[in-house]
Amino acid sequence: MYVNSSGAERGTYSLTFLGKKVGRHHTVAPVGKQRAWETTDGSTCTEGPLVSSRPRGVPVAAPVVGDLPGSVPELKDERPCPIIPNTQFHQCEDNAAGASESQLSDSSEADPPTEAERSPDVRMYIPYESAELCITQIADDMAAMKRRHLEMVQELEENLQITARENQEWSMQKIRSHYQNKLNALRSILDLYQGKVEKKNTDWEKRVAAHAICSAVAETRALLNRMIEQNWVALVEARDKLNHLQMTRKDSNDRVEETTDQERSYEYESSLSLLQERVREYEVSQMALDSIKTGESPVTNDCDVASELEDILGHGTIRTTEGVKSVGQQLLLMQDQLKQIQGENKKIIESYTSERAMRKKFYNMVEVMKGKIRVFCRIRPASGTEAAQGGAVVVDKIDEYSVKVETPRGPREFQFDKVFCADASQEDLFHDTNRLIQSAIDGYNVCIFAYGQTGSGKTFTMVGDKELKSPGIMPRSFHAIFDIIGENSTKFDFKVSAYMLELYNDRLQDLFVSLAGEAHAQPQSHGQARRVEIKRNRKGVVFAQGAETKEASSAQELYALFLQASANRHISATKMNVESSRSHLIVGIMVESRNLTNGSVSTGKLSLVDLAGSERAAKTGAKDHQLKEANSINKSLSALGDVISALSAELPHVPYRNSKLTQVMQDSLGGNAKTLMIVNISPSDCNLDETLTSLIYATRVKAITNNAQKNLESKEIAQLKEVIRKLRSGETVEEEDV
Ligand SMILES: Nc1ncnc2c1ncn2[C@@H]1O[C@H](COP(=O)(O)OP(=O)(O)OP(=O)(O)O)[C@@H](O)[C@H]1O
Repeated sequence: MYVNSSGAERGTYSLTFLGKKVGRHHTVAPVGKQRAWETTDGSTCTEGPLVSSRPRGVPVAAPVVGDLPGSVPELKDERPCPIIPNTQFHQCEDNAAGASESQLSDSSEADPPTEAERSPDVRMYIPYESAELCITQIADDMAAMKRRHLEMVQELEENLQITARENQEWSMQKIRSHYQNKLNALRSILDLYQGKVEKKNTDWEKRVAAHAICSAVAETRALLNRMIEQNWVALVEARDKLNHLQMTRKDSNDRVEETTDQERSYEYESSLSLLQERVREYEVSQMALDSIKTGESPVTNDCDVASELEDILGHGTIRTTEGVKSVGQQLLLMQDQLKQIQGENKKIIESYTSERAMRKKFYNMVEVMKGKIRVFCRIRPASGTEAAQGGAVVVDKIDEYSVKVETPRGPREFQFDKVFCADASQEDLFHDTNRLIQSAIDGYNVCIFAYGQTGSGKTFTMVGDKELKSPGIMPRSFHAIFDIIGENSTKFDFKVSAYMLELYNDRLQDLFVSLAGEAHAQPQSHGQARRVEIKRNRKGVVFAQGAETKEASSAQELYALFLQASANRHISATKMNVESSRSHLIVGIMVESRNLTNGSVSTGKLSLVDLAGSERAAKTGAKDHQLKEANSINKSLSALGDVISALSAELPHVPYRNSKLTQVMQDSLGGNAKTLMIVNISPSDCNLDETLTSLIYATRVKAITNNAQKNLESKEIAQLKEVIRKLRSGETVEEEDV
């Protein structure tokens, strides 16, 4: 062994390996003399003379320190000992070996070091056997250290688990109390709103009563008009009769009847006065009614008429025109009030509707805080075929949160976190989805999936149209991820990777594995390239074992990977959809972010799932292998339905294992993910049954509670995990790693 003696010519040195002291070295220093050093087992080794002093004829390994404790190994040959890497001498600070050192230093003092010995590149020889002994010793020590290391790692791993559990419980408690507080705050807001709405309702009732009065006024007005009309008709009739009677009398006078019938004359006079009286009555009534209607004072010179009018209209109405005016004015006032009340009613209805929407919004917020799955409903426009068939539109959006379906048994209303009607754009939909992308980057497990019958618009929602004019949630998410990453690049270090799978005929297929040449092969031939299995990690997060994961450093790269994978997807034309998905598409995007300030690492996963649609063979016209595909799709969706039913009914057993689809979705339904379901429906009556089924399932999904947790590790935990990973894979672990 040769070592560099620069800077340490004399004194005691310790021999260290990986920071552990394995021996102690006593410098003898002078040229031609030997140096001695102790190994950890107490034996002493001697060194040969300096290389540079060899020409001076000093024997290479003649032991001169025979009185040192332990046996001094003899030098058998003069070969230089092998180099021990990482072995250094350090000046020892303790003086425990003072005695032997002073013995040796005597001779050194007598014989000062030569120039060559002082030179920094002087090399020293250690006898081969001593070195061999040391190496064995070091090797043993290393083995012991490695054992200890492994024990430590195991201990650390256990501690890590305990700490993680404690951390989890602690943070769970914290999160729970945080959310409890938020929940309480929201509840009080809700109560406040409830109070407001009740107050408004009371007001509303009062207004309705006022409205009833006004309606009565309106009715009275109509009645008055009718009365005027009837009175006028009666007046005209009475006048006609009077005229007729007077004419008849005139005629008989003209004929100069010889005999005057006293009786007839009397009869005539009484009829005449009766008719005249009636006409007068009608005329007075007409004046009274007109004055009520117009609010104008009736003008008459006839005292009798005036007194009659007074009787009808009230005392003083004739003499003080104010009185009559007041009747008309009151009427006009009431009309104004009616208008005002009608305006207020409109406003109240508007504010009631907006408060109702607000209440639903808060309710949804509380539900999301409780961990309930969010559900959006999207109504697609009527398709060309549906329009050609002349089918009626039976689905309508009532407000932002409600959808109404006309069924033969009457209308049915469904409530969701948001309802998008046919004219809602892809941007509108994504706008409400964006927050979930941020959550995935923050370290949450997020799942967005589209559900609905075949041809209802799931692929349009998730992927977009073929011409890329209206990109869907997937391409928009890719951009959103990298936009958020770009905004935070000074604070975090990000790594994005993705896997893309399809579940075809209950077989998981890695879409990154090219199926070129197999595109038209029979279904059985698919999936042979690589076996992909669904597993769950300790936190319950689902991952695809065996699936290829590719890294992407930009949205464009991620989209290119997506296009590459999509080319391998199973799609074919059916009667219901020219490009019907024959498989469930599962895109998993993992985002690892390392906080540059505190070193903590979070790992989020965004799962984007475009399910195949349920279909009826009679409607889609599926035959042969398409029929097999349809059966497989329906079977997996039925298993999904069973899981949804079990979870919403809070049954103790949830049949996740019944299908690969439910295994893939396990963490998204009743698991630890933040989940958003988009239920796609057709507006047409020809799909009424399927629409109702989809909406009923979606309502059940709304009742499922998830327990979303952030996948965050402190710097220390992340480092220890890295050490464990290195040790497991046989990589060397540096001292500073631990
Ligand atoms: N909101 C929408 N606006 C315009 N067109 C739409 C909308 N939703 C769906 N479509 C159109 O309707 C047709 C069927 O949609 P899509 O392929 O997305 O249905 P799907 O539910 O994925 O069907 P499948 O389950 O058979 O794959 C497509 O031509 C699509 O472009």
